Amino acid sequence: MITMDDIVREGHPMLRTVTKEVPIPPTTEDQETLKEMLQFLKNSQDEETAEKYNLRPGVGLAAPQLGLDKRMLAIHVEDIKGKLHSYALFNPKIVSHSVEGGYLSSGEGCLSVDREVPGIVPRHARVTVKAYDIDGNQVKLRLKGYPAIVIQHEIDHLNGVMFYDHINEENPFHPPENAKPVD
Ligand SMILES: Cc1nc(NNC(=O)[C@H](CC2CCCC2)CN(O)CO)c(F)c(N2CCN3CCOC[C@@H]3C2)n1
Ligand code: NI
Repeated sequence: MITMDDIVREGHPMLRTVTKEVPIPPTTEDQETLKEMLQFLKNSQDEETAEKYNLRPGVGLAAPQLGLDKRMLAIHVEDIKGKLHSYALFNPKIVSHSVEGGYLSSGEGCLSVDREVPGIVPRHARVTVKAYDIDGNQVKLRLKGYPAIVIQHEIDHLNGVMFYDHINEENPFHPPENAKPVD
């Protein structure tokens, strides 16, 4: 199982790498890894398991955080209506997005960053993502709110971008013009 020991931290070169697409149809090995990434998120959100294995809670995870140069990610998060968004994706790509911006009012953190970095992280309010699912089928996801923010944070990792790269240095808490909090 994946634990915190498997997650690379700031300074590891993979966190600043534009990662490679994985072959489709996916190899059994890549399918296995992606399943383990989703399982980590579920474990991290289960109080008992998280306590037992000392897992920091997570709603998203990207393969470079495991030191893998692969465009793979998993998200497991409820939206504001309580709908569960649980996806394990290969080669995700944002194909369109809203002009309107969105952000988490409490800012963001990262399992690869062992410190608080305060500030608003401006993102798109809505995104349309094309990707391949665990079986190698093409999927198209239209996300808004919480899940939209999470998947943007994960796709950033596939491009070597960290959440704090987006924070306004002069005024970290200055919400961008056309953006509103998603939570
Ligand atoms: C927002 C949030 N971020 C948590 N952690 N950070 C992460 O997931 C990082 C990715 C997120 C940071 C901001 C956007 C994406 C991991 N990252 O670095 C991957 O690249 C949480 F854990 C969390 N929740 C709310 C839902 N709750 C349900 C019950 O279980 C606990 C869980 C806690 N919400
Ligand atoms: Ni992260």
